[in-house]
Amino acid sequence: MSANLSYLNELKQNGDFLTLSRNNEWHLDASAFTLDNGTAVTVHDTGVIEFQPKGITTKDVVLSSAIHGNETAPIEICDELIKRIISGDLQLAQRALFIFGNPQSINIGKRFIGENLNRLFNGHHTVEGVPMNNERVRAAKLEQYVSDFYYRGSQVSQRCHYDLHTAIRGSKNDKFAVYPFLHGKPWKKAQLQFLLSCGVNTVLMMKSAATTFSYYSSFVHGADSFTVELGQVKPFGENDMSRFEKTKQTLTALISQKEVIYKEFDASDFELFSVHRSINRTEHVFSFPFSDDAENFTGFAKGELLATDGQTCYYAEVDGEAIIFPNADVALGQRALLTVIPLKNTDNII
Ligand SMILES: O=C(O)CCC(=O)N[C@@H](CCC(=O)O)C(=O)O
Ligand SMILES: [Zn+2]
Repeated sequence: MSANLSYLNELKQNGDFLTLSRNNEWHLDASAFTLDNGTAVTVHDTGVIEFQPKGITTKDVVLSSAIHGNETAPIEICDELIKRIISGDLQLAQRALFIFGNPQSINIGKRFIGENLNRLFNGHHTVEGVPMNNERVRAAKLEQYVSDFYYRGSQVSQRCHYDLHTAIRGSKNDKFAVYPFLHGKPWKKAQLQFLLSCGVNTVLMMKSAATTFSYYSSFVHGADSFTVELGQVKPFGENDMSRFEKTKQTLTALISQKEVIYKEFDASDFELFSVHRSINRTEHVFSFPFSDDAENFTGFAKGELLATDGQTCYYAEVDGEAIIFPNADVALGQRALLTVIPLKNTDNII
């Protein structure tokens, strides 16, 4: 029996694509089958599964998780959705591509194996003189799967990509999203309404290009794309899944309904921030003056110390400059801290 058939029967029975992916950390032979309700299922690779319902669709939805392997809540959400689709319990109305980014890092419960996958997109996986590794190869393949998925869709379909994460630290605003830099294009109310329905009322507007998965699909494919942070990192079994009910319901509606009506846009429902700056670690000696339990969105008074990178001290430039994703352990040259300030000009939201 071919490798394909040996896993297909079990997958059809139990819908457990997560375990299948974890058991095949970097590669799984492609295969396809059709559900009784007519939905075509294509396994492209380990962690990459596509669902194409019968009939006309209007949205091409990419839902990724485990770009960082220890961020388990989004993995559990996607695992449940995939199982419900394969069992026939959830009938899709839209094309959907699910991605578990880094199955081996799920298995060891770590953010990554050799290199942070979310710093390798938008071509950064392949750099002359830099040796390839598993994450670099995987980033290149994931870009290709997303490209193929969008190109095979109708050219008038709406493309979206929600890259689901959890933050290392606790956050004053428990759930928040990063809106990738749009190069001057307007931010969309409809997307903010969708996020609010997911339980995400806080959005950070990036103002420069990035190497993240969400920036890649936004920039290269014109997708409505976000990194979505769903609370704090926890090991499997320790997530309070009731905190993700709104997210699950909203994602379910997104892929199973022809059209979803969200609450009317009201700016006062949101806390919108502009990314003020990104501070990279450039020296071995790098530290923060605050403790490991200082939460994301903690604000600092103008002049207070934010970070020390070798001989360079970074001080808050404006009152209320708030810290996001502080991480002194990043590789040299990588982002160790983002800071944000409230977004003042909301004219560019249509
Ligand atoms: O909590 C942290 O320090 C990191 C959580 C995380 O993985 N965040 C993403 C954000 C990506 C983006 O900026 O869009 C990351 O750092 O890759
Ligand atoms: Zn993450």
